[in-house]
Amino acid sequence: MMPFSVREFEALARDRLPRYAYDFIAGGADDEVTVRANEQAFARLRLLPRVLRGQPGRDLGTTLFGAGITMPVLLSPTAFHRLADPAGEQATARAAAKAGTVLIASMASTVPIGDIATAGGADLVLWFQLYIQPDQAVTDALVKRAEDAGCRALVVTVDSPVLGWRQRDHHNEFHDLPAGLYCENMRGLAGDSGVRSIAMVPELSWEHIDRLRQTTELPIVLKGLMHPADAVTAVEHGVSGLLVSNHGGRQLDTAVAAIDAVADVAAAVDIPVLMDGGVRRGTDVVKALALGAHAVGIGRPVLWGLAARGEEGVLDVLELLRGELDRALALTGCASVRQVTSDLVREVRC
Ligand SMILES: Cc1cc2nc3c(=O)[nH]c(=O)nc-3n(C[C@H](O)[C@H](O)[C@H](O)COP(=O)(O)O)c2cc1C
Ligand SMILES: CCCCC(=O)C(=O)O
Repeated sequence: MMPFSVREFEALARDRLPRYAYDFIAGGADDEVTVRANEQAFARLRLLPRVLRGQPGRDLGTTLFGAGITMPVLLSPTAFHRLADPAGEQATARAAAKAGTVLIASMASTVPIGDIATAGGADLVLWFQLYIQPDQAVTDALVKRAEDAGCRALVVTVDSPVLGWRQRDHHNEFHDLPAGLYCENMRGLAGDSGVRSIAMVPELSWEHIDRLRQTTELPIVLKGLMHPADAVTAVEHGVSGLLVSNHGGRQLDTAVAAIDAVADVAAAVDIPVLMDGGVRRGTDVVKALALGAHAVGIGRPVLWGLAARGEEGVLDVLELLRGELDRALALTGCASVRQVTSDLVREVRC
C-alpha cells in the first residue's frame, strides 16, 4: 500500500519494526498525556480561511540564520536512526538534502556527525543537537566535532535535566542499543561506556549556556523551552533561536501541548521561534506559523518514513507535508508562508 499521509506511514512502520523499537519511537513519559495532547491541541485549533485572493502559486521558502530552506519544516533531532533502517542517519541526511530543509542531527546518532554531513553533501543544512555533558572537555569535543562537520547551528536540549520515565522501554527492557549500534558521536571521548553513554545533567543552568556561548561562534538554539519568562532570559544570554518543545511528550508528562506554548513565547522575543510536537499535517504547519512560529520540526514522522522505506520514505514524508502545506496555504488564501497571520486560527472546545 502506498501511504498518503504521515499516519499511514506510521502504520507501515509499526508493521516493520520490532516491538521494542516501535515503542521506543512512539512512546513518551509516564501516562503519555502530553504525547496525545500535542496532536489533540492541533485538532482544537481551527482555520478561518480567506477567499478570492487570486494567486497563481505559493512560495513555501524561508530562511534561518542566513540559510535558505525550501519549506518551514525541519527534521527535529531523534536518536538512533539505525534502529529504523540500516543506513540510519545517512539515509535521513540524503532525504533532507533532497528536500532542501534543515536536518538537526541528534547527538545520540548511530552514524558519526562527520559521516552524516558527508552523506548529505553540500546541499544539506545541518545543525547539531547537543546535550551538555558533565565533563566540559567532552562538551567541547562534541562542539568541535559538529563544527568540523560543517554544522551551522547548535541546538541545546534544555528539557532533560533527568530522563523522563519511559514506561514502554522499561516493559520491553530496552536499555541498551542492539549489538552493532553505537552512540557514534561519543566514541573515544572521556567516559564513553560504549552504549548510551550520554549523560543528563541535573545541574544544567544558564551558566552552562554562557560558557557554551563563549566556546563557539555558531548560533545557539535552545530546545525544550516552553515558558515565556525563560524565552526572555534566553535572549539576555545571547541565544539566537528557540525551539518550543516538550520533547514529543517524552520528558515532563502533562506538560502543555507544544503548540499551546508557542504564541506567548513568540510574543516575548524577537529571535526566530521554532516549535515541534504533534505536527502531522500541512494544516498543522499553517497553525504554528499563524501563532508566531518561524518553522516547525517533525520527530516521529521522519522515523516512520525511515522505517517504512529508508531514504525514500523520509523524502516521501517530507514531500507529503510539502504538498499538504502548499494546499493548506492555497485554501487559506495565502501566497506565501509570510502571509500566514494570526487571524487565520480560532480555538474551539472539542
Ligand atoms: C525516538 C525519538 C528520539 C528522540 N531523540 C531526541 C534526541 O536525541 N535529542 C532531542 O533533543 N530530542 C529528541 N527527541 C525529541 C524530538 O526532537 C522532538 O522534540 C519530538 O519528537 C517532536 O515531537 P513529534 O515526534 O510529535 O514530532 C526524540 C524523539 C523521539 C520520538
Ligand atoms: C540518551 C538519548 C536520549 C534520546 C532522547 O532524547 C529521547 O529518546 O527522547
